[in-house]
Amino acid sequence: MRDPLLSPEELAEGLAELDDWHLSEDSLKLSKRFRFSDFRQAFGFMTECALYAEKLDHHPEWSNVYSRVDVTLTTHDAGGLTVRDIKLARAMDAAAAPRG
Ligand SMILES: C[C@H](O)[C@H](O)[C@H]1CNC2=NC(N)=NC(=O)C2=N1
Repeated sequence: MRDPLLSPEELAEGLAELDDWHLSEDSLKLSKRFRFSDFRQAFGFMTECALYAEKLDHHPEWSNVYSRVDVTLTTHDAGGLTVRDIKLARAMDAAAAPRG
């Protein structure tokens, strides 16, 4: 395992840095629904996130319907949330910001 699971305190700190991500009841996953003006914006966002995910070697579970992208983050190798999920969530917030 590359990264340890976040402690409840670390998780709370990480969540405070993020914009509107939701913690699952079991605290093992983060999720967010991103909405864009159209499919082009949504797919541009996904492309930017995919390149970042490859760099980080950490990949989202996601689905897209037209202008909406539903994202769930967890670290499969660790069986829960790690610093990689917070990093990826932060990058996804930044990638969404200029697109609205
Ligand atoms: C071999 C490879 O580095 C691993 O399988 C990586 C790839 N991307 C990953 N993404 C996510 N979300 N969780 C992982 O544990 C993970 N592991």
